Amino acid sequence: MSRSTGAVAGPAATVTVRVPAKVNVQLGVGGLRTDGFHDLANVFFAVALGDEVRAEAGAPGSGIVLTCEGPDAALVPLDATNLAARAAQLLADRHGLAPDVRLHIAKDIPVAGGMAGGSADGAAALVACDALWGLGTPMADLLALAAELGSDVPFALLGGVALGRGRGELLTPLEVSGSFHWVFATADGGLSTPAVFRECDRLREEAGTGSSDTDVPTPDPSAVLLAALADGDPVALAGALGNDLQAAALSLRPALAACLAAGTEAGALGALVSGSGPTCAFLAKDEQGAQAVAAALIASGTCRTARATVGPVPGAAVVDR
Ligand SMILES: C[C@@](CO)(OP(=O)(O)O)[C@H](O)COP(=O)(O)OP(=O)(O)OC[C@H]1O[C@@H](n2ccc(N)nc2=O)[C@H](O)[C@@H]1O
Ligand SMILES: Nc1ncnc2c1ncn2[C@@H]1O[C@H](COP(=O)(O)OP(=O)(O)O)[C@@H](O)[C@H]1O
Repeated sequence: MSRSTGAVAGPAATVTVRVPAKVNVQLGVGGLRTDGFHDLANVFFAVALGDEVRAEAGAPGSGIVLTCEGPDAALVPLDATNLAARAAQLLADRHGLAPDVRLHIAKDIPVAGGMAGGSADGAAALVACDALWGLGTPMADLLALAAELGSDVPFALLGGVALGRGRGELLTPLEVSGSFHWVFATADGGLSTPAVFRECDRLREEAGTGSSDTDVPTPDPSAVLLAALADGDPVALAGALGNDLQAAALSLRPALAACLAAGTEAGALGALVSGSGPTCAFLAKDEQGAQAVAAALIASGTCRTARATVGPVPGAAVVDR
């Protein structure tokens, strides 16, 4: 892969990067591997709802200083565990640099919502620091660093629509025609990704199918779903949406069923839990349909809020420097 990240030669004083959230239009989950991960057939879809990460040069010796604004800012850790801080540290370490940088996250992606907001900020920080420090790191190297940070981070660099194999980090871009209109209904309180994978394993054990990677076949992408994306056909895509973590998310958060039902009753073509949840995603016929579903969901009282958006959109990219 040789796509540039938008970085130009020479360091900059301030760099702002925009990065998308994702919905998984298919999330096929294989068995539990011995390393604690699950093999996936993960069809990522980047949407216009996103965060911005601004990187500014810090004084020598100041280290990584993190700030965050937005409705969920209080839920975002501002220490070294933040994925944006981890990304800056990783990139600096690889280049033998001191990570003296102020990172400001303008957060619009729901926290712990199954939309990969932390991963998005990690990807954005990689691109922002790369430009700030004038490194010009090739995309292939950024993708490898991203995979060290987390399974969802490489996709936030790539954007568009892509199939993630392995634990989700091995990406193949997918062909898509036109745009698809989505509604995202956020919930009060997040769900922990490891807890949802554990619940998926528990439900499989309870059903008697076994949960290890020797019991569960490695999932494959749905041919119908790939054709619907390539054809730009929202009705066909709605019929092919699938999430193997949905039963686990619903088991941990039964109230999500009412939200899914409310969006479907309001005319959504399809409804599913986004990734590990608890955000619910609804596919609409067009922009007007998405606005109507969002309004009905808000009126239903089954979610914290609901927002219409569109995709696919590109991955993390410099918007200002
Ligand atoms: C479920 C998905 C679907 O895209 O996204 P979210 O809903 O969290 O946004 C991802 O697989 C989340 O990826 P990400 O959030 O990057 O997870 P990681 O940091 O790599 O892993 C956190 C933990 O999740 C579990 N995990 C993650 C990925 C995977 N393929 N199998 C797993 O079992 C493991 O318990 C792991 O320790
Ligand atoms: N930049 C960040 N933004 C949000 N959460 C972060 C960030 N960095 C680390 N985290 C941690 O990651 C957890 C998962 O958050 P997030 O990535 O938003 O959700 P999900 O994994 O469901 O997509 C949060 O609860 C938080 O503790």
